[in-house]
Amino acid sequence: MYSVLIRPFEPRDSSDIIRIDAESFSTQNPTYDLFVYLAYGSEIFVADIGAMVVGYVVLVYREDEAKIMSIAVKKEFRRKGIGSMLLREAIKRAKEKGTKRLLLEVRVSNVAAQELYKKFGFSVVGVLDSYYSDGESAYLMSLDLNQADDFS
Ligand SMILES: CC(=O)SCCNC(=O)CCNC(=O)[C@H](O)C(C)(C)COP(=O)(O)OP(=O)(O)OC[C@H]1O[C@@H](n2cnc3c(N)ncnc32)[C@H](O)[C@@H]1OP(=O)(O)O
Repeated sequence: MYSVLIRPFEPRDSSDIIRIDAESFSTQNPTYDLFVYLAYGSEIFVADIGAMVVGYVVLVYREDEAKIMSIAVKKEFRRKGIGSMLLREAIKRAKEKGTKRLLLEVRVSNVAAQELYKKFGFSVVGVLDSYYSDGESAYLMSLDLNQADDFS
C-alpha cells in the first residue's frame, strides 16, 4: 500500500519526471521538455508516493489565464485517481492565483485525457488543425474558474 502526496516540484524529482514524460509522450527529448517548463517559470506539482514520484502537472500563468502545459501519470499507476488529484491541485492553485480561465490542448485521439478533463468541467472551445509535429490536431479545452466547483 502507498499514500499519495501532491506537493510542489523539487529538483530531486527531475529524473522521475523525465522518465514519466518519456513513457507518456512521443517526445524526442524529455530532459529538454522539463528544462523548457522550468525556463518558462512554470509551476510544477508532483504526486509523491514516498519511494518515487509517479505523476506531475505543469502550469503556466499568462495575465488572467493559466494553462496546463502537461499532465502525466506513470503507466502502472494510471486509473487510480492520481491524475484527478493532480488536476484538482492545478485547479485549486490557478484559482488561488486569481486566474479566470484554465486552458489546455489535447490530441484529438487522446480520449483518456479528454474524459478526465470533462469530469472536471472542461469543455472543447476550439480545434487547432495539425497542431502537433506529426500532423495530428488538438482540441483546445477551457474551464471557467469563476464557475468551477472545488471537486474536493
Ligand atoms: C495538457 C496535456 O498534457 S494533454 C496529455 C495528457 N497526458 C497524457 O496523455 C499522458 C498519458 N496519460 C496519462 O498519464 C493518464 O492517462 C492521465 C494523466 C491522462 C490520466 O491519469 P489517471 O491517473 O489515469 O487518471 P484518473 O485515474 O484520475 O482518472 C480519472 C478519470 O479520467 C478518465 N480516464 C482516465 N483514463 C482513462 C482511459 N484510459 N479511458 C477512458 N477514460 C479514462 C475516467 O473518466 C477516469 O475516471 P474513472 O477511473 O472513475 O472511470
